[in-house]
Amino acid sequence: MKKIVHVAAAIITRPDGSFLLGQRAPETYYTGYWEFPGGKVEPGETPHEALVRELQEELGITVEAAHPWLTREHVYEHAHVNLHFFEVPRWHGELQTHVHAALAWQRAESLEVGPMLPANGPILKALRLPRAMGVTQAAQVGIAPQLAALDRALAAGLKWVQVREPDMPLAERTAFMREVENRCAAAGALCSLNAAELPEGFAPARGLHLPARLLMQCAQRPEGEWVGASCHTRAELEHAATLGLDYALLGHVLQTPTHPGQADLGWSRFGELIADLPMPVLAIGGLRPEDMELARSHGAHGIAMIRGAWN
Ligand SMILES: Nc1nc2c([nH]c(=O)n2[C@@H]2O[C@H](COP(=O)(O)OP(=O)(O)OP(=O)(O)O)[C@@H](O)[C@H]2O)c(=O)[nH]1
Repeated sequence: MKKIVHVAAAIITRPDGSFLLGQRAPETYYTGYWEFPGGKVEPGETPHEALVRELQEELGITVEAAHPWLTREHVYEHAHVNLHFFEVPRWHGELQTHVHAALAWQRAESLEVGPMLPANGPILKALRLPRAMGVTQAAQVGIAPQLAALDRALAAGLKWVQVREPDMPLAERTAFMREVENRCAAAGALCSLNAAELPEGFAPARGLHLPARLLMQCAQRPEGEWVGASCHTRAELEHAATLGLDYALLGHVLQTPTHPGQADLGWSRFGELIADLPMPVLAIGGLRPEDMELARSHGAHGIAMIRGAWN
């Protein structure tokens, strides 16, 4: 078996959502392929330290903030790599091309350069996943007020909705799910339907969301463009990773009236539980839009909100 080589790689982002890619120079493996800037972790370094050093060496920039995001393994013919991806939202300095043949700012949904290094396909898919999920609560607030709140949130830019309505009667649920799917599609937003609540024969258009109980019963990834799961423990997160799911939700991070009596994880435990997973994890539980940055600084891809999404 090949020795595992640890690599730190950076998703250097701009406020408009684009990120930086570099084209590999001649006389390296995979010449001409595109990658996220970064490189090998040297003995005695943490991946974070390696990232800061590599970005200074390769691009001449100084990192101001780097948050752990995903860790993925890939076996190449030349190496078995363990890639530690960080998000770098803040840095300063003039970008220079010290090792790459070219640099390009790109967007995951409309990549203009290629080919990417083979290990990076799932990374590009993960970068297409929106950062904020709104979870419906129509059984509590009423169907019409929920749909009105959905329209307002979609108009304000929400790009991901989970229909979660365990208390809604089946007869109303089918029509409600279709309605939310249609409104999301019209707004270019992803709609995920909760797998425990699907009426007989109802197939989600794009997104399927597994509650933890169903996740643990799955031996393979259910079909669907976007499949994710709710998790509360490391074992559940690892099972979601083994199935190759696209994302997980982990909570409850803060106290929330929707799940009274359950202990909250807090941010530092949240960060420990999601360390080194290969898929994005969103924080859930008592969160509001203003918690986004704090969540991401603890390694979250983003946040899922029930009440917080609709006000
Ligand atoms: N920097 C970076 N490396 C990546 C990415 N994806 C990916 O599979 N890798 C792999 O991780 C390793 C990065 O190591 P590196 O950049 O320090 O080394 P290298 O292969 O250029 O050559 P070297 O041995 O001369 O340093 C390579 O095997 C590369 O193929 C990525 O997005 N960014």
